Amino acid sequence: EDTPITRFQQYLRFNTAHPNPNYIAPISFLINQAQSIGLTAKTIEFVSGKPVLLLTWLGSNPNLPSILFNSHLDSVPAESEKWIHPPFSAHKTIDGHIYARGAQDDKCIGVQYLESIRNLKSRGFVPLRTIHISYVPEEEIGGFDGMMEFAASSEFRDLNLGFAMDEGQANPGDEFRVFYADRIPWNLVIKAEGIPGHGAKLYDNSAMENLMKSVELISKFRETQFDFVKAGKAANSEVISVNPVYLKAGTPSTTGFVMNMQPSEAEAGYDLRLPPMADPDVMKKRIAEEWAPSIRNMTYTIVEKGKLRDHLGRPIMTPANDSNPWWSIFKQAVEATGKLAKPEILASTTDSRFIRTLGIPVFGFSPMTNTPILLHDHNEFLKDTVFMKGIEVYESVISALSSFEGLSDQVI
Ligand code: MET
Ligand SMILES: [Zn+2]
Ligand SMILES: [Zn+2]
Repeated sequence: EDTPITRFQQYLRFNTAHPNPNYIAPISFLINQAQSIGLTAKTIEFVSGKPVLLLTWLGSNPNLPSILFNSHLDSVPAESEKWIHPPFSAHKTIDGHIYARGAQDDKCIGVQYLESIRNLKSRGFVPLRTIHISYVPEEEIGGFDGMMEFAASSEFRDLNLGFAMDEGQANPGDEFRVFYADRIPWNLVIKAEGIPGHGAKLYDNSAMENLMKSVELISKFRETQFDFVKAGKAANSEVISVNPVYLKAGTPSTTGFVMNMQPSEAEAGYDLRLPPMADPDVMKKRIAEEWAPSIRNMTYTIVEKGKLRDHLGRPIMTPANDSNPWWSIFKQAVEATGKLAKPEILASTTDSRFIRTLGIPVFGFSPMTNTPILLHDHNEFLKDTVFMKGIEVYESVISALSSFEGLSDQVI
């Protein structure tokens, strides 16, 4: 059997999970698919072993700025034994749930782009603008060897993009969600040093005590942010999130840890996400003065995994209103097939930040309604009917965007 669903399952069966994603096999699968529908394919290795695949459907007026549909090849790891079906089996249940790591994030859109083009071509549709589809590596570990390199390349500049689309997120409700900005991740590591001592001794200024004070302060801050969300004053993606992701301390022994020593060093790692309008300097001041103050023998490092502001100091976001003609076209195209939710900031982070930074408008969109949000979770799945509906949505979106003639007084 060779159907859109079986092709989706085939793509899901490649083990593209970090830390050793297989990029070769899915790329050769995608190239085969592309050739079967008459798209040209080009593989570019900006970083050795980390290929970018670019597919192209030439428009009837290739001088107009083109449009790009992006997705990433890689996936986050999966704890196999905690899944009800193996994460790279793409098992389909009787009621149509297809289980796989990547089913929602984001192999669905990677295949839907192709299936919708297959259908448009079979109906004789001819795009006015050139359409590109990119498949990039390394998104889940920051995109630095993937989209960041691609976006900085002459190959990317030569695409002459007017507009791009990238992944979004599922909705348990019945509206399609669309995202006009991403939150930006900071990796924060705080370290405490202190006086070591006997496990039985009560004293001030141990590393653990110094670290725990900070952990409590950070939890309080997290709570105040979360309270805004719980009170309905802000969306999850509009506040600053800070979540502990690791703790490291103790004196190792052959059986685990030495229990009667208080260690001289302790550290904690946090995933922080800042919405584009957040003030980075205020955050840095809080970290330096409250969360990792030198007066409590603490140090810290912040790794910023993206920019909050453009070169003019404005928060990086794509206008999702009538001032942006791409918005109007996108909105109408989606609404021809279903309901569109109010545009949102994405709580997580995608490669679209590298494209927005160049001043190119990007919307995040993964057409999944009535679907629980399972990205990075166990038992990630997508229902066959939802997947098929997504193809129909992209037919509408791709045909509308690629037919946009532009405004007479502007080159868009
Ligand atoms: C750290 S860059 C983004 C990686 C991934 N998409 C996330 O949101 O966590
Ligand atoms: Zn993703
Ligand atoms: Zn992800």
